[in-house]
Amino acid sequence: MKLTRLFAVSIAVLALLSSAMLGRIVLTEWNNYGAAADGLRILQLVQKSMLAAEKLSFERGPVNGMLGDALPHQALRLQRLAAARGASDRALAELQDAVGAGPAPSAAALAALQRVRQALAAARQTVDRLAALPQEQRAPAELTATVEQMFALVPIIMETVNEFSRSSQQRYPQFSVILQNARFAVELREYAGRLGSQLTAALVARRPLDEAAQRRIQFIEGRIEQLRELIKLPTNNVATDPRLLAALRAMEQRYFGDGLALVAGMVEASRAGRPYLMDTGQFAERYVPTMAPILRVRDVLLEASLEQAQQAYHTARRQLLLACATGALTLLVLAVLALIVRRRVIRPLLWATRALVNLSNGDLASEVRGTRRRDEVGDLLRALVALRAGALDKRRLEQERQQLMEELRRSADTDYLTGILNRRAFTAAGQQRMRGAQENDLSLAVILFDIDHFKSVNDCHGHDAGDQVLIRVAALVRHELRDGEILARYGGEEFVVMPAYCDLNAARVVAERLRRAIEAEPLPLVDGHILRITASFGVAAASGERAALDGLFHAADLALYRAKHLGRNRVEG
Ligand SMILES: Nc1nc2c(ncn2[C@@H]2O[C@H](COP(=O)(O)OP(=O)(O)OP(=O)(O)O)[C@@H](O)[C@H]2O)c(=O)[nH]1
Repeated sequence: MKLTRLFAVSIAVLALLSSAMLGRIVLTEWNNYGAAADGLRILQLVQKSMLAAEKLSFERGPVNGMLGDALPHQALRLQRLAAARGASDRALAELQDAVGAGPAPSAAALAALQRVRQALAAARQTVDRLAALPQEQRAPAELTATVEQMFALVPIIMETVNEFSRSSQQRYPQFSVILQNARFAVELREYAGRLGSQLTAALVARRPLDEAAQRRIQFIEGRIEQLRELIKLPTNNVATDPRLLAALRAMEQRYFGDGLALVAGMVEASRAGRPYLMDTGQFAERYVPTMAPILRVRDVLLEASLEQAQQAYHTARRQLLLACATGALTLLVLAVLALIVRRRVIRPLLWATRALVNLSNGDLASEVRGTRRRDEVGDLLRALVALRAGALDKRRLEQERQQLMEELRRSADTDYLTGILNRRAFTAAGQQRMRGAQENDLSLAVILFDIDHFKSVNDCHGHDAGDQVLIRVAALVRHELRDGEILARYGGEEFVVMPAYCDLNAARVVAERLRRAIEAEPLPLVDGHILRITASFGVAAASGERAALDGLFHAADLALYRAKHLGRNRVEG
């Protein structure tokens, strides 16, 4: 697998694993956050349910007042009743809204609310009907039934309290004791209210308590004592909360001290047959305030659990934000690291690889990139630059050597003055041709020619002028020759031509052509003189296996000698 692909796959796998892990963490935190938010909301529902239960209990007070006593205070009592009913309705409406606002309203709680509203409406109708009657027409049995109707409301609303407490305890098991104690406080307040209500009928009738009422009072007092003991049990970390300790002390003092003492005094008066010395309203005015610390205990317990739930909610929210931020940061760091590694390692390595491959292929044209880096990869790239420079130097030196050798070879084969082949090169070429002629049974000819009276050129015009003449004659003859005809300087003012494979006659024709060309060419000298020169030609040809170059030269030389002897400027052979 290629490095870039391996890197991309590794990064993708790493990103996938990290995302999965982070996603799981975020999901867990999200669930914790959801549970904490739900738990808090349910705890608020518990609180609202308990408040509704309290308001329904409170409503019994003005009802007792309305139904119990003489008319002079009627207007005030109507006012109190209306206020109590308003408070109950508001508490129930708030509870209903809160239950309905949640994501999944509890069907049981909604049903209980519905029933409590119906029962409340029915109870209020009865109360209103009885209140409209003159006091003497209010049958005691009906009064008791009405009070019972009012009592029956609280157990129904307590169903919602229990329902929400259960849900809350599922989410926050640590609150179960606190919520239980809060419920005990609500129950205690309810029984305390009932205890007061048990005296209402006797107070209205200004009669001693009947036996049934006394039994009920005893039963309720027993239940109240039980609840008192239950509430005192340790309530986890709120047990040391100074607010709770103060509320418990106030409850002990006010209700279990003053409140129960007032009831005991009434019961005692009833037993002794003494007058009660107060009507229901006066009794309520003294008794009801003693129950307030019970609700304070409930409120402190609820406050403590709400505080803890809020703390748990804030912690869960913080953890969720932290998990999200950490997740995002981790992915960001991963992406940045991947970019850095790609930029600083993978890409330069690819450059280095490409540069190495180019070097090994002899391609030195491409520059090596990224050499300004100050790290190990930079060292590697710089080393490659040095390698490339070395290779370039080597290549340049090799080229120079080749050029030099070429020049040497050329100069070894070339006559320094005329630029045509020298005798050595001509001999080599001639031998090669001779082999060709022998192998193919062809005829090979040699033309030797020598400038006539050349000495006098030197003598009359100087050696340099002689050189010029040699150069011009060589150029002229080269110009006259055709493909395959070789020209060389044989020595001094003597030249040799080897035509392509041909016999003696054809060679003589070539020689004649050259002789005429030389004869016809005026040669202007530097000093302004124009020379006319001629040359003598000796031609020889040979063929067959036994032909030899030396012999051919020798024969041509003899023919040249003859041409000189016979008067120059002629072709012999
Ligand atoms: N300028 C110049 N002269 C050369 C060179 N090589 C040989 N010579 C001269 O060529 C002349 C040859 O003279 P000779 O051999 O007497 O022949 P010639 O004067 O040409 O007379 P013939 O060949 O008999 O017609 C000599 O004076 C050499 O010094 C050269 O490279 N440059």
